[in-house]
Order: sequence, then structure tokens, then C-alpha cells
Amino acid sequence: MSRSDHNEEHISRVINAASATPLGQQINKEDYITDSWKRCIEEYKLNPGVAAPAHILPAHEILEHKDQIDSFLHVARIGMEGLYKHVASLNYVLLLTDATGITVDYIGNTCFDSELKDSGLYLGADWSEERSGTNGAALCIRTQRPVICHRTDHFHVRDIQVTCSAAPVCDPTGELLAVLDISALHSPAAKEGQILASQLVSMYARKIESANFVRHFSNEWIIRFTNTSEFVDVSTENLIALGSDGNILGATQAAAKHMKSGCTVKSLIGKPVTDYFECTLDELMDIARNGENSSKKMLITRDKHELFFAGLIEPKGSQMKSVSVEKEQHNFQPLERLSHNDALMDRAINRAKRLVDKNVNIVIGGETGTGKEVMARALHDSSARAGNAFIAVNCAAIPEALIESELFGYKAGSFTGANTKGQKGLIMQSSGGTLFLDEIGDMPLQLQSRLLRVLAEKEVMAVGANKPEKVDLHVISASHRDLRVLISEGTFREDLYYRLNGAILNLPALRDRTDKGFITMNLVAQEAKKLNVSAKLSNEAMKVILGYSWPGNVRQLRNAIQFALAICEDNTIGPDDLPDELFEDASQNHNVEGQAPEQLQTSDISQIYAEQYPAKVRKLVETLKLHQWNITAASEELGISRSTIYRHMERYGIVPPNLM
Ligand SMILES: Nc1ncnc2c1ncn2[C@@H]1O[C@H](COP(=O)(O)OP(=O)(O)OP(=O)(O)O)[C@@H](O)[C@H]1O
Repeated sequence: MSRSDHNEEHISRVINAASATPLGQQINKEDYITDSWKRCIEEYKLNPGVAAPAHILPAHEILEHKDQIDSFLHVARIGMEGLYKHVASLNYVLLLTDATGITVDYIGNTCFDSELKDSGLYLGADWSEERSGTNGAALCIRTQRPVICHRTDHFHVRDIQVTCSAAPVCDPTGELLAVLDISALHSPAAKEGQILASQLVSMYARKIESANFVRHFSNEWIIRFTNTSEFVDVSTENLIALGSDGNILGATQAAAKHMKSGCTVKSLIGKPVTDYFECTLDELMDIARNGENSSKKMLITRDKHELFFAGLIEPKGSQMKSVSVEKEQHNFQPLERLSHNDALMDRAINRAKRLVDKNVNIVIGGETGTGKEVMARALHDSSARAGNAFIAVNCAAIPEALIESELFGYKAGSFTGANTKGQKGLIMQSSGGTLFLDEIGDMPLQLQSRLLRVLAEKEVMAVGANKPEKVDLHVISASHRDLRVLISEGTFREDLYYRLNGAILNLPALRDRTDKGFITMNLVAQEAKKLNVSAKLSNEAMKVILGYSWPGNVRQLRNAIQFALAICEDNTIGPDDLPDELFEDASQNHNVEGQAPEQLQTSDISQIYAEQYPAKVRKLVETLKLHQWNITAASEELGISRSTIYRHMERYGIVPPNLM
């Protein structure tokens, strides 16, 4: 059957099925799909024949959705990365939608980016039923239970090759918070093939729910219970948070089901926990704290007389207090200075502020030149480590043979050419401060293993040493390449990635920032200060800067300002002083000499400007020669004033032959 026949058949099947049964009258278990088709046609007036690409929200709208559940997203991300490890090789992508169906996080194979984007398997895709018809996330939002929406279960013909398995994630009061979904663009025909995927996604949804629960109630007592004694210390499925009066503050869905059949989390909240277990509050706390050494040993539910082993997660109250005192003492200015009301950058900064002094290793992502090192330094300067060293290491710039001794140090006489006294490595030099590992993706595999050991054991073994030394390490790493792609290519260790990646900060590209004017003015001031002059930028020049797409980001902008200041007259930058490439056709702006923005390197930018600089000087000399060093004639030809020509001659050391 041809593709269009297949589509036609799908359209008529959807329309016939939707018109055959009245809404809400389910005949068999799959009828929640027919019900959805019916709503799509009758309520949302959707057309199943639509094959247009999926609707992706603009960046600022995605941010609004993300910000609503920001702290949850961090927890969810860790779970998603765990799940992705299991399914990446099967070409699944992971989506996390919020409770309205907007995709707020996403992990997928970047090789299929545009295909995935068109299919809506992408960040910002709107999977609400109203917009995208029947699909896994929408069905999960409606039914609040795990679902498989396989190929022709979907409403739109656009989606009938796709398979989705989705599971709900609830907040600690039982409200739907998000939907975790794994989808594949193409899948075997049989729906049964997705059962394993569905179980996996449900398992991770529960893991994320529990991790979020523990985060949410970190200041409260949390009881966990399980029917296997071996798992009592690790199982986090059945959790109940208690206030100091013994009343229930929240519970996981799984816990609620065990406590009373058919009861919801909401119905438990505010009730004494002893309504559900056959014991007093003191006995319950004793069982949770002392396990088999307690007087009663196990919890017994009042409803079904089920027996459970219990454990306790204690509140972090006292620590929280000291954290909030510390917070007031923080000076966040170094971070705040990096943005002027740009939504994307403000978001990164707000997240960064929350990470200061939390002792988590951080990975900073972003295209080359977006300011990853600047951000790392600002994090350091805002932290309690500010008084100690900030050591920046560019893993791509140190020759491979030297990285080991540079990073780990060496003892006297450990290799030919080594300093006779030995040398303290950069890791040790950063002890108490911050180690910034730039281009971490370029670190050789063998050294990745050593770094992993340092991070795990907090000890450094110098080359040629026989005993390790303790190090107080805080690592911020950066890469303009996607480390997950490097992991899939086998050039980056996954376990190291998880050690380094306690949190991710992504920096926006300059072309996407709304505060380009602010950054430009800062750079003009900084560069002018270096030259000890006071400089100005004309409105026309600013217009050109704002209109350009900056493939090399802030670094390219800084180089352009340096270039302009070197050739401008009266220290006032006009449009003519800006590098030529800023005037190229806007459509070509994303490329300089055919390179994609991510690949544009510092050396390329400096070289382009260096070439332009001699070209301008050369042109001035040639014009002067052509007019036998007649300044008036040269000034007319070049269209610049005589005084400017004199100034440029002086600045560039150009001397007429009769004066030599
Ligand atoms: N907010 C900012 N204000 C002023 N200058 C900035 C800002 N962000 C970045 N820069 C400047 O841009 C240049 C590049 O910054 P940085 O080296 O931090 O980028 P990067 O993302 O680490 O680059 P790479 O990926 O190549 O290592 C530097 O000259 C830096 O001073």
C-alpha cells in the first residue's frame, strides 16, 4: 500500500471510529484512544489529515513553562539521563512535558535533529491534545496513568509512524506535575514491542517522583517502607512526609495505594499517619529509626493488614538554617553583571546563584565564545572559595603528553626534562578554590579515568609519587560540544560525565540575546580602558552591531571592538571602523568562510581581523603613493578628512619618503 493510501485509510478509520461511539462510552480498554479521537474532531475541530510539522514554542515561551517547575526539572534531568542510557542505542528520544503538554526537557540524538523537530520530538513541542491530537503525553495527562500510543493510535497522519510510551509524574500532593515520555520516529508494527519501553518509562517516572519528593520535603521527616527487608535502606517508592505533629504532609502514589486501597494522595494529606498503621506515632518512629532492633519491628496497615519494613530520612533543618544565613552574605554581583535583562542569560544566572557553595560540580554548555569561562569565574567570585585560586585549564590547548603532569603534578626526577624539584599540579593548585576544565571533551581517555578517581576519592597522586594527597576540589567544566554525543562515540567516559555534571548551565548564543547593546557598551569601556582613552560608539555603528548574527559570540564582538578602536578616528567608532564581515548579507551571517557557528574558533576570528587590519593600512599607503603623498587628494579619494589621514599615519607609523 502506498503512503498516501495508508494515510487515507488512517483518516477514515479515525473518522469512522470517532463517529461510531458516543463520547465516554468505552467498549474495550483501547477506547480511551477512540474517545480522544472523538474529542479531537468534535471539541477541538482538528483534522486527522494534517501532515504539517509539529508546533514548537518560541524560546521565551518555553522558558515561561520551564520556570514554573524549575527546581523539579533539575531532579527530572538526572532521571532522564539515567533512562536515556538504556534507550539511546534503540533510537528513542526522551521528552518531559509539563502538565499542559509543553515539552520542557528533551534528550535525543542530535544526528536526527531536523526530523525529530518536525515530528515534535523536540524541546518546546506542544503535545496538548487540543493542539496535537491524540498522542502519548496527551493521553497520559488525561488518564493520569501510563499509556502506549503506538503509530496509528495517533490522531494526525503526521504521527502514524511514531511510537510513544508515557508515564505521569506527580507532585508530593498527588497533582500531575509532568509526563515522562519515550518516543521513536520509527518502530516495529506490533504494539506489544513497546511494553518493555513502557515499563522502563514508568519505573523512571516513579524514580523521578520519589527524588522530587525527597527534595521537596528535605526539611521534614520522611518515612519509607517496603515489604523486603534487604531494600529498606534503598527503596524510595513508598514515601510519606510527616509534620512534627505526626500528620501527613505528602505521600507518593505508590505509598498511598498501600496505605488504604483505592485512596488518593490528596485524601491522606492532613490526616494522622496513625490512622493508617496499627501503632502509635512513637512506635512508628521507633520502627523507622531502629528497624529490626525496634520493639515492634514492622509496620502493619490498618486497611489490609499488610506488613512493611520501614526506614527514616531525617530533616535537614539545621543545615538549611546555616545555608540561608550564608545566602544573605553572598555577593552575587559578579554573576549579575553578566546580563542586562536577557531572559535566557538571567535564567542561567538565577540557576548559577542557587548553585553557589552547594558543592556540586557544574558543566557549562554553550557555543564557543559565549562566556563559559567568564561564567565559571563569576561563580567562583560569588562563592566562599573566592579568596582561593581559580585555575583555568584548557584541555584542548595542552599537548597530550603534558596534560598528565600539568594536571596531576610530578615528583622530582619522575621523567626526563622534568623540573628537578618536582611540580605541584593544577588540580592541587586549585585546592580550596575552583578548577575550571575548559574543553573537557578533549581530555584523553586515560586521563579521564585518573580524573574520575580524583573526583571520587578527593585525592591526587602526582606522577612518580607513591602516596596520594588530599585535595579540596570544586570542578566547573565546559565544552562547546555535546558531551553525550562524545559518550555515544566512545570518546568520553559516561561515569566521569555524571561525576562532573551535578548541574548544567547553558549559556545562550550572542545572536539570541536581547542585551547585545549592554554587552557592546561594556566591551567598548573595557577595551578603551586598556588603551587609556575614553571611547564612543556611534548610533550607526551600534545598529550594525545589533543587526549582525555573531557566529563567534562575545569573543568575536570583543575582537571587532578591539579592531574598530585600533582604526577609528577620535576614539569614536563609526560603522566604517567595524570589520567588513559585519556588512555581509544577513543571510550569510551564520557562516564565516563556510563554517558553522559552533566550529568558529578564536584563532579564525583573530586571523580574519588581523588580515583586515593590514588591508586597511595597505590601502591607505597605496592611495598616498598613487597621489604622490598628496594628503588632500588621498583624503578625497578615501572619503576621510585630512586630519584623520595624518592621525592614521602617525598611529601606524606611515612616513612619506621625503621625510625619511
Ligand atoms: N558577559 C560578558 N561581558 C563581557 N565580556 C564577555 C562576556 N562574556 C564573554 N565575554 C568575553 O568573551 C570572550 C570569550 O569568553 P570566554 O572565553 O569565557 O568564552 P568561552 O565560552 O569559554 O569560549 P570557548 O568555548 O572558546 O572556551 C572573552 O574575551 C570574554 O571576556
